[in-house]
Amino acid sequence: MKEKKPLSEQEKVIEINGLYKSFGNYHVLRGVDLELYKRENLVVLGKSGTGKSVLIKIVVGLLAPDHGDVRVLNQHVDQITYKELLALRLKVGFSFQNSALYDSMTVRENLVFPLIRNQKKLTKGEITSAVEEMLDAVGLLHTINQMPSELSGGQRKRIGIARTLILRPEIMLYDEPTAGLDPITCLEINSLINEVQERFHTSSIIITHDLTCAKAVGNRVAMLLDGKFERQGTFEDVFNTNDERVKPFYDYNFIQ
Ligand SMILES: Nc1ncnc2c1ncn2[C@@H]1O[C@H](COP(=O)(O)OP(=O)(O)OP(=O)(O)O)[C@@H](O)[C@H]1O
Repeated sequence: MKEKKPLSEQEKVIEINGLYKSFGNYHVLRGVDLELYKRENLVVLGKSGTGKSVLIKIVVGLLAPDHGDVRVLNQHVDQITYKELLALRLKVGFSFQNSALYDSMTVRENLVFPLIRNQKKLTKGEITSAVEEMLDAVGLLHTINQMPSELSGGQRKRIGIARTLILRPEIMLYDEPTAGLDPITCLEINSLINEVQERFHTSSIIITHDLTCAKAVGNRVAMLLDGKFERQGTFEDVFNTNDERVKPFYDYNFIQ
């Protein structure tokens, strides 16, 4: 599989400098510096419990940093008003690991719900075309009247992505998008993440333990080690090392 290359785009949509976060005596983030450039896919890797979710929660203002500067779309997330934070969150789509669909609603209703909650001025016709366009984009228009329980795990992931995308976020955050899926479906989700980048011009952070996914979707890769991103760059840059904290990731994913 061909590795993606970094983009030449230099406009930053997320900029994190010197970020620290502790819970009691447990120092999770210890000097995180990270940038997400416009239209790039950045893969974030790291062992379980290293603080990837904590980092994402700080980015969307669900947790406050202890120290450091966190700018998202040129706004300091810990210095803006709650109203500004809510407006900012609409520009940052979060695709949950478990897809987080409403089981009692059809696929159509799952997509209509965020639209009417957040964009109250749309007409019925506009809502219908937005829902159909987004389902078509993820290749699942034919499931529009089905219930989530009637869909496969891969289809639920796609609907979850469509539901996040329907608000047209500038930034997408994918939390372990291929977790629990078979290899073929993983490849389909990887393609979808790349299609979303191309078609909707999103900038994305993809948290994953799946290095095939990392290689397929990431323009850059950043590995969280001991509370900071010590290794960042292309897939090759990050894994071309004998660092014993890094090698097992590679060896486990690509049996040598
Ligand atoms: N609100 C909180 N209060 C106390 N400790 C917390 C809180 N949130 C996270 N932690 C701790 O911070 C550490 C990092 O958690 P986090 O969920 O960010 O890990 P992760 O890298 O996302 O792991 P995984 O890959 O398993 O999802 C964990 O030890 C967790 O217990």
